[in-house]
Amino acid sequence: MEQEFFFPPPSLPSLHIARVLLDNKRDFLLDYAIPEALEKEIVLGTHVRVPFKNGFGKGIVVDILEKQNSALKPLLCRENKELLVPQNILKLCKWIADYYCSPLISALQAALPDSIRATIKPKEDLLLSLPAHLDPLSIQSKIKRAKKEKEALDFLQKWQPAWLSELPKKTGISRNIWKNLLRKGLIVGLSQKKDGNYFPIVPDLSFPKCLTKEQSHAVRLIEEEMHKGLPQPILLFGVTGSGKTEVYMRTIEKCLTQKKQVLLLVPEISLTPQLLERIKARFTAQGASIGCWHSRISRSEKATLWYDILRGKINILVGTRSALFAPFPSLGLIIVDEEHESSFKQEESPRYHGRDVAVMRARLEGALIILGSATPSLESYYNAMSGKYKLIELKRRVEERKLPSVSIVDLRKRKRNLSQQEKKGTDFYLKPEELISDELKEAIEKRLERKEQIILYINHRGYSSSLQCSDCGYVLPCPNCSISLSFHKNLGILNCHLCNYSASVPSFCPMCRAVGAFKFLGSGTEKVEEAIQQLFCSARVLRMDSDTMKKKGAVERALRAFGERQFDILVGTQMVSKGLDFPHVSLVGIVSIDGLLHLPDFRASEKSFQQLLQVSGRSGRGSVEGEVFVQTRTPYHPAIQFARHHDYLGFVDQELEFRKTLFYPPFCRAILIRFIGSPEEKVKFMTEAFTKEIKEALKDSNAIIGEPTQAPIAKIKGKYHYQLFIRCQKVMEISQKLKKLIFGKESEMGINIRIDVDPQDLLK
Ligand SMILES: Nc1ncnc2c1ncn2[C@@H]1O[C@H](COP(=O)(O)OP(=O)(O)OP(=O)(O)O)[C@@H](O)[C@H]1O
Ligand SMILES: [Zn+2]
Repeated sequence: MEQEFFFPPPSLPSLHIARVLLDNKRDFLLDYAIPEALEKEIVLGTHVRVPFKNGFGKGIVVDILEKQNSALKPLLCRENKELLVPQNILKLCKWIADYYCSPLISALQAALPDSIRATIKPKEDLLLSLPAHLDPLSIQSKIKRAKKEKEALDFLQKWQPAWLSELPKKTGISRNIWKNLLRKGLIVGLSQKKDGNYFPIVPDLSFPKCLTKEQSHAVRLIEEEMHKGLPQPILLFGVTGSGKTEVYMRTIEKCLTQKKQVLLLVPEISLTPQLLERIKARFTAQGASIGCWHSRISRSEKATLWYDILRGKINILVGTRSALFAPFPSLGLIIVDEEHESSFKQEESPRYHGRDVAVMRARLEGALIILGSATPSLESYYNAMSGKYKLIELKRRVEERKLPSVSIVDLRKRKRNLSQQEKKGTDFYLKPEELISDELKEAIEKRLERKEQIILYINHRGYSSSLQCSDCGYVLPCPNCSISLSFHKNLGILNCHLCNYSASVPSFCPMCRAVGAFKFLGSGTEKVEEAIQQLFCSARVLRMDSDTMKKKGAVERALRAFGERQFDILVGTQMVSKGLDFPHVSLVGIVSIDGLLHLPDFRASEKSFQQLLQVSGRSGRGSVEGEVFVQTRTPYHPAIQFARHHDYLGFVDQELEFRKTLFYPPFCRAILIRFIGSPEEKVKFMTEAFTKEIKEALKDSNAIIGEPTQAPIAKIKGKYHYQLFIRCQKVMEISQKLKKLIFGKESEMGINIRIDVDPQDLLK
């Protein structure tokens, strides 16, 4: 990069201060005076050279303030002509720091990958494929009997193109063999930067050529909004299978023709391979370049991608929430798919909500933003009702397909004629009928006979959610957290889903010493898988949860295999509900949702309802009509009853009424303050003392401050949690006051204080 040095005479006075984030020191910001001669050149985002220790350092100007302190050293010069970070991103960081009550440095750390300032050489890799012109005979003559080489060519024929760096691990064929084939001209290698492709791109020519009436109408309305100077955010509320993706695609096309860039945010990249593949297939065929951004791409890949985006080389970026900060030169459109997903919320500082920050980014850029969902969050729906967002609806599925019929199975009515022996005993060893009701069993049988596919959902992984002594009732707890240990039968261990503590199953009850008396309470994916295999021995069952999907690319492989009908039944946690589009799935069984329904969280009902509708929505997306069975012990719960009739509006009406009466979001903003530490008495004492200070500091605001309480899960990872719940109308005002109050207090008090604005998870 071109360098430009200009050292001003040191005597000139200065008016402003530049706050600088050093390239190699990421945990603090330093202030420097801006020499008058440089006043015009130094703006937000400029890369500068500054005096540091006995020499100098380089860094980015992240804030410019009025000068107050005259003792500051002046910065030396400007480093590069190019801005490394667009100003809007720095403004966004400042907004995040203010709104989410976090230090500016944390917001910057979240936004700017540390690699963008160090000069890392982009990692090049070879993309291997078979040459189009070679005939099989000449291949034979060149490899003769080399078995490995033949194997390699066979693999490539099936999976080309593929990255050289990934092939040895994927195939067990060494790098040398691949290199040999390259030398012999039997394969070709294109030198390219990696963008996270794991599968070959097949140009998608099968996309719907005609839009439905509703889709065309939606695209037209969106286009109108796009042409406005300051477009209004759009909430695209379309039932499952209504073809929202196609609406996104057409809108993306429009945006690309205006030579602007597109950002598509998804809750989790690895869970949305279908969407990603569709985008890649559709738009690479049209000559667009597509980037993929998520937390697992390497430092050097991030650096490469950052500069490519900055220079306008990437047309479409698909990514998770941290892609929000990508440095587009001319961003025209942001799409937040599955906007209701709480995984858009970051669970460490800065605790920002990706969806809401995306709305802010769009406003700063003058870009259009579309929030899409079949089950919009109450916050977004409320914003649409109050006119803040524009509501566009897709009320019907494509091609007149019906929404699936939903039957409720009341588990309370089932006869409990288990013998004493079965209730007790270490037989893990449930009877499958305990888990799969007759109704669901029959439905599965019928669908298997017809060679249709089935998805079974349960909201817990592992075999059972706790282990209880049937003699004394003792439940084995995690030693670090106040929750029970889950049993994972495949691994033969007990595991805590909060802190990951693991232990083997004790041979006797630690409380009453009874031997062989453990009962396996609560069910998880492993138990469902086992039950299904006992009931339908010939069915091909695929289990999908974070235990089975640990390896890179595992979700892609699993979904591909299920899509190719190598399996009949897919058993999984919420992983199986995210935007999957399999036309042969005609039955969805919700084995249990009760655990989710009764969590001590004001959003429990909303989250369960969304989950029910989303999982149900995977059924009947092809030509066969779909069906859903929900097993529950609380059949009259509103979330279940409204989901049964696919009645989003009915649910929202009554839920909003409840939130309004109790003054909960979206009628207010919530702030959850957590006090974390040990021993418990100290945390409790500090919480109470600090609450008094907060009440005093906020007494002139109209915030409603609750009483300090123990958190719903009192102990997590060995630390005690207490909390204070605040509700207010104007977050900024409260945030500023809290920030002032809390700054520096933590070390004084010896505990951690965590502020969560607009909290999504009240339990952890
Ligand atoms: N106009 C159309 N004509 C025919 N098929 C269409 C049309 N639009 C979309 N489809 C098909 O309908 C299916 C469902 O579309 P899509 O996955 O976009 O639904 P969705 O609204 O995103 O659903 P969900 O919220 O459940 O993820 C896809 O297989 C898609 O190819
Ligand atoms: Zn634990």
